[in-house]
Amino acid sequence: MKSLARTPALALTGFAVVALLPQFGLADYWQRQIILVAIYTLICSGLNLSFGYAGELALGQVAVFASGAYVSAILYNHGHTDILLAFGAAVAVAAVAGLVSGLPGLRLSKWSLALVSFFFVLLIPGLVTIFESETGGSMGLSGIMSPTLFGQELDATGLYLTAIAATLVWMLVFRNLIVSRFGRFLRVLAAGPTLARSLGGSVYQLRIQAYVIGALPAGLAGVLYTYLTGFVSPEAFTLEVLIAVLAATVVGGANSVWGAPVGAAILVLGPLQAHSFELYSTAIYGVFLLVVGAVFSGGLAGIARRVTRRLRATGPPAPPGDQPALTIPGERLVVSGVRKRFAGLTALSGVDMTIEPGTVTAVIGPNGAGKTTLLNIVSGLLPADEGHVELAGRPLTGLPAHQVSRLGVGRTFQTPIVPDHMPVLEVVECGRLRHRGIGFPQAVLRLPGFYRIRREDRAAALAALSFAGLEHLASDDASALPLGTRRLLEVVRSVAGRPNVLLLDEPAAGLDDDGLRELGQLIRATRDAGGTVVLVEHNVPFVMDVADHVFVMELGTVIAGGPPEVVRTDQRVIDTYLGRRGQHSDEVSLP
Ligand SMILES: Nc1ncnc2c1ncn2[C@@H]1O[C@H](COP(=O)(O)OP(=O)(O)OP(=O)(O)O)[C@@H](O)[C@H]1O
Repeated sequence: MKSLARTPALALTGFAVVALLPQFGLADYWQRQIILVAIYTLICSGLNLSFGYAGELALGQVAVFASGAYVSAILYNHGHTDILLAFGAAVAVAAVAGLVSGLPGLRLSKWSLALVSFFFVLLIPGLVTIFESETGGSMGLSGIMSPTLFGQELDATGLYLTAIAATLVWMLVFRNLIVSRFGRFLRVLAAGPTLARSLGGSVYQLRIQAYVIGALPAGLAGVLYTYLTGFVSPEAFTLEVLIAVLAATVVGGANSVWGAPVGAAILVLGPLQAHSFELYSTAIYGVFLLVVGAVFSGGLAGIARRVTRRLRATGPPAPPGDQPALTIPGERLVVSGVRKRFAGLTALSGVDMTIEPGTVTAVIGPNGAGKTTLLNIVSGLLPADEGHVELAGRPLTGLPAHQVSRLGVGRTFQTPIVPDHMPVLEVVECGRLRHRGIGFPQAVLRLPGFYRIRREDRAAALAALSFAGLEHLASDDASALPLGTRRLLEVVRSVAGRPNVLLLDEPAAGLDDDGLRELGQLIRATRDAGGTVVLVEHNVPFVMDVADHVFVMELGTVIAGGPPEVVRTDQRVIDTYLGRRGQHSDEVSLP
């Protein structure tokens, strides 16, 4: 928490020092270079948000940069010289350009966003020619002199200060967003859209938000560029610029807020200084990208993060103190008449189950019995062809996964999904994402609600970690933990969100005896805290040990259900598991 509070103070101090440099005789040339750093910082930071954090390869930044530059030049030529007006118009146009280039790409697939947005960069010369009367065509628009601010003409130093201020404001907005629930959702999205959905995020909405918000600073950069150079032409917005910006983003650290100014400074003060470099720029940036990608994928910011982590060597955060025992509001889950076909194959043919609150209910059956399909239908990841699912009397049928999650369904996955390089405590806090909206104004302006939600998330995550006896891992990198611990962590993440029902998809797979014992304890503790647990599992001895009720499935139907001691002696179940009727699996012999 302290380090988070320190970050804006450090940033403000850094920017204040840069802003004061002209007072100490900073030459005009260097003022222009620093404005260029600010311009590339803005463009790179937008890429950091959409590409580095959300994992969406949005290549349209240069097109948005161009739109900001042309908007301000056209406004200037129509007599509107106020730079704030130009910023406002550029941000509006950037949002529209982001939407127009992002919507079709995001609707299709991840790669189509990259292609569609890349296509927009190729379109620039064509668009400029079509609107030649306003844009000046290939000749460009020249003679754009000093802008004004509140009626006062800005000289070179005025433009310098404006560029520093605009970049600082955006960087603080960016940083506030990244440490908010929205930022956490972006990192969850990068780990996998399925995880984002199951934590209550609408993937499509998140992708659009990331892409559009990431486009905004490129619009601001366009305005600064126009007033810095006094000239706008299509030659300034080429693929080489796109590759340079990508290289700077990756070198600085795409997955970092402060990597953007570092990458931008390296670009401007390094390669762009050497005029002979231009000829080979694309090849050199390409090599740069490959080397950085292969050697230090987190960029310079990643290296700095690792070093500071090692230097600080923080212990786990303070325990939550004397807290009331954790309670989980388990509810009744009813599945009735659920059918599902995949092409010619019937995965579920009329499944009925009632799962009582405060119990552990296991669903077992041979491979292909339909267990995971059932979990996917309950959690909204798959639609049912027929039938109903209700939680506490509320229908879940037909709702998308993120809404099902918000209504109280938590789940884990056969292969645990945790975002890269995220501390365990933050991973667990992600379980709380389903509870409230993102609250942009609260996050950006740091209103009291933001801090309240932060405190609540942290307290709930610490309580869930100590509930599972994992509080000592709070500061560890979650993605580096062993498989068994990541499985436990997924359960803890769900528990932190206090779900009304918790679906566990083969949590015991690959666990050794210690792991199984810890998992069993955690599942029982979740039930004892009031939780409703549904456990899909192949490890029958484990199931018989922890479950209160067992359903046995075979070929898409429930063939038996009851307490473990009853199911164990059911002749049909014995036949299934001994292989006389169904497929035999080595893992599933009855004890
Ligand atoms: N997306 C899909 N497309 C086509 N067929 C599918 C799909 N998902 C599942 N199936 C098929 O539906 C049947 C039920 O699969 P499901 O994964 O639900 O079984 P399971 O009991 O969970 O098996 P396992 O224990 O091996 O995970 C299988 O025959 C499977 O091949």
